[in-house]
Amino acid sequence: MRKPIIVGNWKMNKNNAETKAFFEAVDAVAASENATYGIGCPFTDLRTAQDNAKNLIVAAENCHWEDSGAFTGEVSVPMLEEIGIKYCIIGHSERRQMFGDTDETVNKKAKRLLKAGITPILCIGETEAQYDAGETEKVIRDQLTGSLADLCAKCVGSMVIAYEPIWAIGTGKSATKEDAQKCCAIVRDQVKVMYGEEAAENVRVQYGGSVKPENIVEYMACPDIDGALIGGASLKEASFIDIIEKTK
Ligand SMILES: O=C(CO)COP(=O)(O)O
Repeated sequence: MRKPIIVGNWKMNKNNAETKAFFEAVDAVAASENATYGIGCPFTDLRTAQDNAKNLIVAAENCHWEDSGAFTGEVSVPMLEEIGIKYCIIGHSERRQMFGDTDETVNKKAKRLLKAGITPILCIGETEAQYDAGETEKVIRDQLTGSLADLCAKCVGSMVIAYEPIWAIGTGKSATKEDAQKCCAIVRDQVKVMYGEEAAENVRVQYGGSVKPENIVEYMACPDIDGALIGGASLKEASFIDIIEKTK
């Protein structure tokens, strides 16, 4: 049985004081046997988040694949490990579109995180033009082929994969539950093609893109959707609490 996992992605938002206030308001509500709740936050907030989290899991939003060296502005996996981080978002479409992340570099990040026992939350998803051209399935399979190359089946089974159609991110134009289910099933099938039945059964697949309290329940009812990656609606304490209460 896959345990649902719902994670907020704050992106480049919130300072330390805001992080502390958020965790003080939300952490106790996130206690649940049935689901995992968490927040991905900027590097500068990670320690504050960790210090104030008993129930919420804390995720970094990126990492570098090398352990140290001349990589100005980057943060390594051992640095995340040292402060107890257990999850890390990789390959978010904003990083792919604006900061040059590719399936190849995302794959290197996944390998290094898995070696450290940190769970990658791997993001994939098509652009609006690809959606309109009917290329969604091909894009999903291609991105997974590259991003999940040369891993072990058990490792892949332990991962979280977030299907986030780019046209649904921050637009309020969320995918229909039928489309989201169909694409999350394609994600699971591609894991099966690459790593077999058990990895496909175990991998947790999230939907992301304009998820909010009003639509979370219908996504979570879909058989291949095990959670959500949530941007805007994770920034306000009240809406994230609402999401938690509707899904615990
Ligand atoms: O990018 C996202 C999560 O990673 C989704 O963002 P929104 O929930 O704001 O659409």
